Amino acid sequence: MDYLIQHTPWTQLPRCLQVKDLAACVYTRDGLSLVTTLDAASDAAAAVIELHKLSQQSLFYEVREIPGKGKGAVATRDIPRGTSIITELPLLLARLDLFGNETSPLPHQDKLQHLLQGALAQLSMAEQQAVQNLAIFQRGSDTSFIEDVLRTNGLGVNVGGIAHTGLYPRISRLNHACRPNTFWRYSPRTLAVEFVALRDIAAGEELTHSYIQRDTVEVTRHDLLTHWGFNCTCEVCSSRDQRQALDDKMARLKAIEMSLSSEQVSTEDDLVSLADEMMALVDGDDALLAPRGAYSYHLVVAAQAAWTRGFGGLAQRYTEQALAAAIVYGGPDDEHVGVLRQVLKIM
Ligand SMILES: C[S@@+](CC[C@H](N)C(=O)[O-])C[C@H]1O[C@@H](n2cnc3c(N)ncnc32)[C@H](O)[C@@H]1O
Repeated sequence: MDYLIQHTPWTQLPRCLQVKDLAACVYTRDGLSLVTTLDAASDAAAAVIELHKLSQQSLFYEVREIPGKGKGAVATRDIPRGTSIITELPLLLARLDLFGNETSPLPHQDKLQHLLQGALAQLSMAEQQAVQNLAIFQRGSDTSFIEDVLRTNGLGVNVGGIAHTGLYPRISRLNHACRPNTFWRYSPRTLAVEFVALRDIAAGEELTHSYIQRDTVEVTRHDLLTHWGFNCTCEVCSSRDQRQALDDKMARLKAIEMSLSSEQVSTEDDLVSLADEMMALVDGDDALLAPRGAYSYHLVVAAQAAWTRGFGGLAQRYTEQALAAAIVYGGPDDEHVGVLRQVLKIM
């Protein structure tokens, strides 16, 4: 054990099982358990070695009972737009492709449960208690408590470039809204998730984020019900007019993206006018249209359209704007930030 502590970042012997074609192990150290493969664990190790106490109670909100939603986070003071509300490190990370999908559990479900339960058991009693207290939407008899907790509360993050689900217990208290007032960004370097105010928030308002990445209102409602177990009652889901208006905007956005990648647009003026319309569509407060990252993504779409038509100056301007947006919405460690910096260098 001494050798392990001196020569690896892990304080417990990794315990491994073959799941599908992957050798998946439980790696644990100082308040973090990972269920993953060696490549992702090696990448996380760098972050784990640097683990500093980033996770602290936020001074900006308190957790309260919210009628019809279980617990939720309520602002205790006015929070200006752009304020960093809370930064938290994960307690548990698990590689996503080890999981089955919601309708067809895996044949090796028992192995996954064994690994997840091992990962939980290797945390301290206080940490295990924090996990036990989280909300849980029970799916059925095939999944264990810890898998259901992960599915109800996990955030999608990349470890070593591989998709994982991460459990961040404090942040887990934020409920969903279709027009949320916060967004989150993730650092693959520190594994931390940071929540930021998307607009000015008044004391007493509930803090929310969007659980869904851009999709139609019907798909969103279906996913919220089947994955998180609740009926979406926000104004977009409830009002037929708002639903229709949002779906129309979504359809227009897709049509603009198609036009920008087709031969139809040939002059610089036409391209700028379409790109302006596209950016106005994703600049509203509808999270279904503009989840985090959407601003940067759409500016890249505009930049690519300009570049392929030989409008170099315009392409550079959109790429610079895309980089600025990627830093705001993804954070400085976001993978797209590095890519966009490289693109600008060779432009
Ligand atoms: C990540 S947790 C959010 C915090 C949770 N309310 C709690 O008590 O810890 C997700 C669960 O919260 C509830 N929830 C989240 N957003 C909701 C909403 N807009 N309306 C109703 N319930 C919601 C659902 O039960 C969902 O499965």
